[in-house]
Amino acid sequence: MSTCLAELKDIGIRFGDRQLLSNINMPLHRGEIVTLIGPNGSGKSTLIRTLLGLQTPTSGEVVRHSELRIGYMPQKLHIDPTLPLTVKHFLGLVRGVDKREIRPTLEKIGIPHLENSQVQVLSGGETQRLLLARALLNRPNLLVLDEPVQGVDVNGQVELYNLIASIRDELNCGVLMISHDLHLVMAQTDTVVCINQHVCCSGSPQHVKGHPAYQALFGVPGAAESIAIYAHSHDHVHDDSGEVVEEGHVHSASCQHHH
Ligand SMILES: Nc1ncnc2c1ncn2[C@@H]1O[C@H](COP(=O)(O)OP(=O)(O)OP(=O)(O)O)[C@@H](O)[C@H]1O
Repeated sequence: MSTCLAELKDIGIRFGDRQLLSNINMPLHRGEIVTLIGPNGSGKSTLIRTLLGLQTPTSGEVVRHSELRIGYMPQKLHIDPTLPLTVKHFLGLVRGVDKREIRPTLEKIGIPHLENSQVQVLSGGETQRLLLARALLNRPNLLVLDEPVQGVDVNGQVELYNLIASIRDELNCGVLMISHDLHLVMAQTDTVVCINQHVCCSGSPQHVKGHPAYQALFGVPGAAESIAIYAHSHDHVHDDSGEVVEEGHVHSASCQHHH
């Protein structure tokens, strides 16, 4: 069994009268990519903040391995747009950073040519790579990524997920990330944890995709395609089973009569 880097144990979080999260159990291992999925406002970021020690849980505890080193990638980069700041200087601001690591890290992330660019002019995808580079600078063994593909187009999202998986392979680090699209991230995820107040279901992406609790929250896979069939311009109609029949000959499944 690979090293357990950190574990959320029976975490509960209450804000005033509102119980946001209950009984969350989540171990994070070296070499494993865990994707957290859940509706808006379900507490994904709050759970990540709890792991980082920025949010105190109302109940339960976070157990951390003595050698745990977290590299954190926040949802967004907040920088004063009037402040001149190059990529190199931005990364140099990381506390305790060895500046010789900056260039190789940019190379690993695929943006060495942006070293002297202003951070404010970077595209969505470049900004996400910069944040990923920053998370990697202190040689983490656990990467925590809050919506790493935000603001990136679909092809760019696939590339970023592939990059995250190759970083995991190279460093054998653990990865915890939030995603809004299980299908895009499926190939690169070992374990999915679906939360909505509590852990609704968890396991392999295939298992979670087929789980009724996941489907109740995110819809049944393929439903969108079947809606598309009914949205096209009709010169025919469908019976209850979806078969095409001539117009005027539609009967419900319970219809008993014959022609
Ligand atoms: N310190 C706080 N005090 C009160 N309520 C809070 C606090 N922090 C978060 N919340 C509330 O908890 C809920 C969960 O927020 P959180 O950002 O964790 O959700 P999320 O699952 O990450 O959402 P999204 O998918 O929209 O990013 C929100 O309704 C938020 O307003």
